[in-house]
Amino acid sequence: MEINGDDCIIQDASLPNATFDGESSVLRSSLFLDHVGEVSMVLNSDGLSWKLIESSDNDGSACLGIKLLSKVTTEIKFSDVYAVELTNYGLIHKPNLQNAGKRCLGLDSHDFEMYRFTVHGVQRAKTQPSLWVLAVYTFGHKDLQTCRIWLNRVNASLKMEVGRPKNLLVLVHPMSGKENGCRTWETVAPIFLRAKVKSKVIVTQRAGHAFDMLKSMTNKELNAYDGVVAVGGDGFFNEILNGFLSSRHKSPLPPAPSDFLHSVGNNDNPNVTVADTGQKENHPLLPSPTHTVSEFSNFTTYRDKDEDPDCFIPNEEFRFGIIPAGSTDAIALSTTGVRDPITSALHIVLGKRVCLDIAQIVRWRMTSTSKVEPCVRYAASFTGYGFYGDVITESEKYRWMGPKRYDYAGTKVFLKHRSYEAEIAYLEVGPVEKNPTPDRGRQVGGVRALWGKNKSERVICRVNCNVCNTKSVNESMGFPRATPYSRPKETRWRRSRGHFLSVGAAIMSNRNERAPDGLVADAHLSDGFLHLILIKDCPRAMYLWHLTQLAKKGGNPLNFEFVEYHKTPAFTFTSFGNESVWNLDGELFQAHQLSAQVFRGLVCLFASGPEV
Ligand SMILES: Nc1ncnc2c1ncn2[C@@H]1O[C@H](COP(=O)(O)OP(=O)(O)OP(=O)(O)O)[C@@H](O)[C@H]1O
Repeated sequence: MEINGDDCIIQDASLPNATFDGESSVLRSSLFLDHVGEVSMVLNSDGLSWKLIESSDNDGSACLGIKLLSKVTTEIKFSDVYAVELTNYGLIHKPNLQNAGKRCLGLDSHDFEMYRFTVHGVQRAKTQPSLWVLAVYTFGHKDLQTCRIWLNRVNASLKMEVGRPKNLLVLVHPMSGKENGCRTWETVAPIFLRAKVKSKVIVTQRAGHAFDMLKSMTNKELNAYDGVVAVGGDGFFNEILNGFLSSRHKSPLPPAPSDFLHSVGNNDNPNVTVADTGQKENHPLLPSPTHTVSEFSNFTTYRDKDEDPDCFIPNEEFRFGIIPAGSTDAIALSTTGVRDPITSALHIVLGKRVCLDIAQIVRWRMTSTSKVEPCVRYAASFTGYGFYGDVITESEKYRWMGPKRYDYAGTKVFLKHRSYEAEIAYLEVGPVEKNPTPDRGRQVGGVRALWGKNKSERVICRVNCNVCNTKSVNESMGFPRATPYSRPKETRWRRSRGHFLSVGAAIMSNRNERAPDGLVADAHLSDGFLHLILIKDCPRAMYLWHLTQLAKKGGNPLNFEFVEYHKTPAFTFTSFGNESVWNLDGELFQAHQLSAQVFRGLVCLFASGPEV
């Protein structure tokens, strides 16, 4: 037997059951598959497949004249395999159905002892394709060398799978959700071990620990990892995201609400179009001299903190991961389709990749020297004011209740039925194209304008999403993907002033257990839009109706007179009178004047989108 380098196996005449065809790289053997029987196994370029070898021994699956049919898997693709390992010499069990048959006849089964190797992979649950379950196939052979050949060949094929992480920084929030962050990590850690992914695990000691760590790490230190994994909820991921971006993301800020109001003046009708921003010279939103911002149509890059022009963060492979352990886990649900730590761990070790839009939220405050000072935050899933902020504020008082605190706080806030006076200005992209097919959508504001208040108009984000994969205007011009919106001629600002129960901007669908389709069912992970939802003051019964539509699968929560829905790349907000607070991915943020803009696909996640 000869092993060429690491992996290449040359056929050995002493191994009659392992044949290797050098040209087509096909390896064939007779092996015993645990609980199935003797199989003829083939390794080819994209995976393993096996066929049960018909023999009198393998055909014993009948009981009292009733044929017991076995419906077993007969193949697995390498893209679904995350590990292979030699298992100790031990038992290979006879087929389950055969055993059942023999038990049925009062006979004992006869299992064999032999050398074994185990292939670890992924299977989609039959009832819910987004739910990934562990698939384990143990093969046996009387000869150890045959098992080694298979092991090496499968390993060699796995090495060719691109984008799989080798080294991760794992941050665990021990108090997340029902205080089970550590237990959640212990559940999934064996998957990382088997996949030979090195994980440096840090359990956070306090709120802000992960933020400080990410912020203070140099790019060199970060580049040692293929990504950072958060074991926790949306708030914890938000902390990590902000720690990462706060010192690295260099970008012109969006316009402040005061810039906007000053330049367009007061308009009698609050809902009218107020300005056309097509021409740079006449740009009414150019920041005032008090802002330390540059022209906001510039493109953005990740620049090394130490300003090394050759070192950009993230590197091509750098991604974030989330293992859900929180109270809501909307980001995990919206990016994998389920709220399941095993599924998320498998997305990570298999090196899945999806880009996420990130909202840059800026609070503007007047300093004692009458300068307007910006305070920048980032959000990945949602930002909301009014009802959404009040629920988070109220729920913080009842943390001891665990995830149930949101229902309790939500009911209390609903009964108070408070509305807030505010003015929102949003950048309109248009003209709106109704019911477009994904391939024919217009490029507007960097992305196509696809949206619908009604179910029939929705284009849902899923694996290999057409909307998310469309190139933006910026990308077609050769700029990086993570750029702020471009300003095609058709864009203009509109505004809405009044009393609002809530002002919300969804960055992704935000599926969660209370809103199965999400807050905005057809928001996409990477469409370059903020989905702005303004809920104007209305009778409590009507608001309840809206909320019940949100809570219903297939509901129509946006189709109400008092609901305004705008897809926009940027908006500004000013409150008057009584103030609420903003909710940023579940974290509190106090702001009376605020601006937001979206960066399309700014960060990448180890996920592939929901298989819905
Ligand atoms: N060790 C720690 N002790 C206390 N708080 C922490 C710790 N580590 C992180 N935090 C903070 O706890 C807050 C909530 O975390 P997380 O989002 O994981 O839980 P959650 O609120 O239960 O879940 P969700 O956001 O999904 O509703 C975050 O702001 C996070 O920064």
